[in-house]
Amino acid sequence: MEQIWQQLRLFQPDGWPLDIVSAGFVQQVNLEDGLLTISLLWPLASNDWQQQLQAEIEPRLLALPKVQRIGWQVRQEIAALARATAVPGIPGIRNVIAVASAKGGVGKSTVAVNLALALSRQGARVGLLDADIYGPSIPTMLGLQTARPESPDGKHMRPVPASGLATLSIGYLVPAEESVVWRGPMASKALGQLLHETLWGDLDYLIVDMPPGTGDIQLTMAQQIPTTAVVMVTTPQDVALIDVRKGISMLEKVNIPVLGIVENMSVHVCSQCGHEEPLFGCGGGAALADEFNIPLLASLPLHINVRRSMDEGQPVVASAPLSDLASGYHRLARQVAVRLYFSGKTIPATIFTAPA
Ligand SMILES: Nc1ncnc2c1ncn2[C@@H]1O[C@H](COP(=O)(O)OP(=O)(O)OP(=O)(O)O)[C@@H](O)[C@H]1O
Repeated sequence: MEQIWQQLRLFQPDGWPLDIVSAGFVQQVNLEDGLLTISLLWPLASNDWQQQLQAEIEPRLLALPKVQRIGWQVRQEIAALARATAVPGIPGIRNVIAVASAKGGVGKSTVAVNLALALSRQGARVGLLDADIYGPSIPTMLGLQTARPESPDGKHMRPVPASGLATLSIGYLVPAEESVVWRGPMASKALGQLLHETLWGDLDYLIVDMPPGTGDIQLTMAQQIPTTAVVMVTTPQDVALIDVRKGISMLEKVNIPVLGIVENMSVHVCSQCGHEEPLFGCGGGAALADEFNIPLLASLPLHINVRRSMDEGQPVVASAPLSDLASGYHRLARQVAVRLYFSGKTIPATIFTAPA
């Protein structure tokens, strides 16, 4: 038996602080008549790792004496993690990940949409809330410009389904010209309604696309959301990084933890020849991550197909899930899932019950 545990302990993918046994994911191991049964409980979005584990470890286990066959018993039950702030949680929602940026136009919504889709492909139940009240772009990015959420009781909204996600955006409810002139209290009220008057159901992760910037409105809104952690998106330019520093300090002051940084548009990849050029400079995200001791979760390239796919309402993770461009978002989703799980304390999950 010890040899079996030894082999399992070798599994510690990139970004994991512990191996799979020390992390407590292996619940039971049993060897009987040549059949080795391994029971696993995954508390984080893990489809890729399940495959990787089997591909890497199975041949080694089969090489051990007396092991003839392997039976995997796998359960994925994503843990709810403690929130850093005292804002009460939303029934049924286990983890809220806010995607923020200190500046507009750095690709925050693009990252939010593709991150949500990538987490869903890892087997998680995922929602996407467009809280970018002043520039809701998620309906366009999902090809849902004419969608309207239904209301079963005249009080609550049902999220609009899109490629397996439960989505909601102010853009489904009011024309863009209207919300863009809202003052802070209006924007906060609208966010409160989107969060609390929606029948989200049971979700493992709710991704919230925040309005860009580090002003009072953004801060009030960030404090209003029962955030588990924030993912900060930036481009590698110095001017963008100066603002990100402000954003991180602002969130730290109100005790909202920054899970990591995503450097978007890090290199330009030519769609004709594949040549790579760092249009906005390079290494900025990594330097910032070092400075604040926060992980750099991903560096995503600037590529015309990302822009095109978003304009067409066909995000790459949904329309070309096996492409190189999508693989960057899959890597990001794995890093978000693992760092979130290992950075927090597990709390009991609440179950969603529909209002009477
Ligand atoms: N990696 C990328 N490669 C190419 N184009 C990109 C990339 N990321 C984002 N874009 C494009 O850049 C534009 C801005 O992106 P997006 O709307 O996601 O940014 P944002 O930070 O959410 O903006 P806002 O401040 O308006 O909310 C969009 O046209 C989008 O398609």
